[in-house]
Amino acid sequence: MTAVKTLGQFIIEKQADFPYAKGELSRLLRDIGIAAKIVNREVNKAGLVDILGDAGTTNVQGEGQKKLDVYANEQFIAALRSGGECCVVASEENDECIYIESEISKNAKYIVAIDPLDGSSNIDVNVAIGTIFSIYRRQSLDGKPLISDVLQKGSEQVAAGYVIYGSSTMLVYTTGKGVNGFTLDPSIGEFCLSHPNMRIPKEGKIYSINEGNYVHFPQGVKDYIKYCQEEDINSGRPYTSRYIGSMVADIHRNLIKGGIFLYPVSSAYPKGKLRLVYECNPMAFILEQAGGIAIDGSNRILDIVPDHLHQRSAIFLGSENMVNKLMEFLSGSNLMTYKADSAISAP
Ligand SMILES: O=P(O)(O)OC[C@H]1O[C@](O)(COP(=O)(O)O)[C@@H](O)[C@@H]1O
Repeated sequence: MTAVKTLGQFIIEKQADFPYAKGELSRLLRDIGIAAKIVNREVNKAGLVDILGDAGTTNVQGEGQKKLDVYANEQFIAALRSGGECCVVASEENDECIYIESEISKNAKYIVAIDPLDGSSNIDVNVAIGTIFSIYRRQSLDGKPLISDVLQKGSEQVAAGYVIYGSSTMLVYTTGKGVNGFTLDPSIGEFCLSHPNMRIPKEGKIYSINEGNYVHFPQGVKDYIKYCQEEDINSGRPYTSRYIGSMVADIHRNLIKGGIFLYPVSSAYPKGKLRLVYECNPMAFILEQAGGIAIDGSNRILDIVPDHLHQRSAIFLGSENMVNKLMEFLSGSNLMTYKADSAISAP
């Protein structure tokens, strides 16, 4: 009988990987884990309590906020405020950054960017939704943190993760030393290590894209979708189309089974729909750490320097061979290829 390893135990154990660590990041990850459990409790009973439906407010993106969006946002911000390790929260649900100037947080050195509830179109219909978080170390030395502390490029992340509220609730995260997944055991109220050292298969048979926008996609994306749908026994095509409409759920499935997730630019979203700072960057860091690739069509997502908090980006991420095949269609020739865990290399 192997003993379960809880998230708390694992975090403390892994602290040894960072010789100079004083436990601040560990405590911050603990705080996020606690808030995730509280949100999970409301998600699980969403149909029973008055937490479904619209909150009657809109966020900075002009999107209608769901009650659960607002609730999750409040829970994560409260946990980050009371934990004392976070000095700035950048949330999808708040126009501006939240600077935490309380006594216990005055020396806090971490910035948290968060999408408190991802997949809001699925909240009211009991389909898997998630939370996405990204952690940076502040660069400015003292005084009030600067916006430049928040707008760091994704490769500067010290940790990133997501929570998926699905048939079971899982927390998956990386601190730059691989990816590990923990399943919430409601009977003991603990996230328990269930998916150690997650790796995305180099090859996959699943493509995830909202084909309802097909007519608005760039030609290279249309050609790649056609390639996925063509019959070819050797490469196992046609591939399977799977699209939940919750980024966390679509990418979690592909991380386990192999696959590619695509959200390109389109006429509705000329710069892409998904937000660079608290959706694309954390998911790209996790995928790269699991052996996958994440690009915006011409750049490595983690190399993009954000210029504003709610900046949008196109994103294509998943199994190495599938993203490289997509690149052939996007660049129209085999100019560039990507090797997982390495920078762009000209052949
Ligand atoms: O409905 P669409 O246009 O396919 O968009 C779905 C995408 O938008 C999102 O719902 C955006 O996230 P939010 O719900 O946090 O706004 C992603 O989770 C998902 O991948």
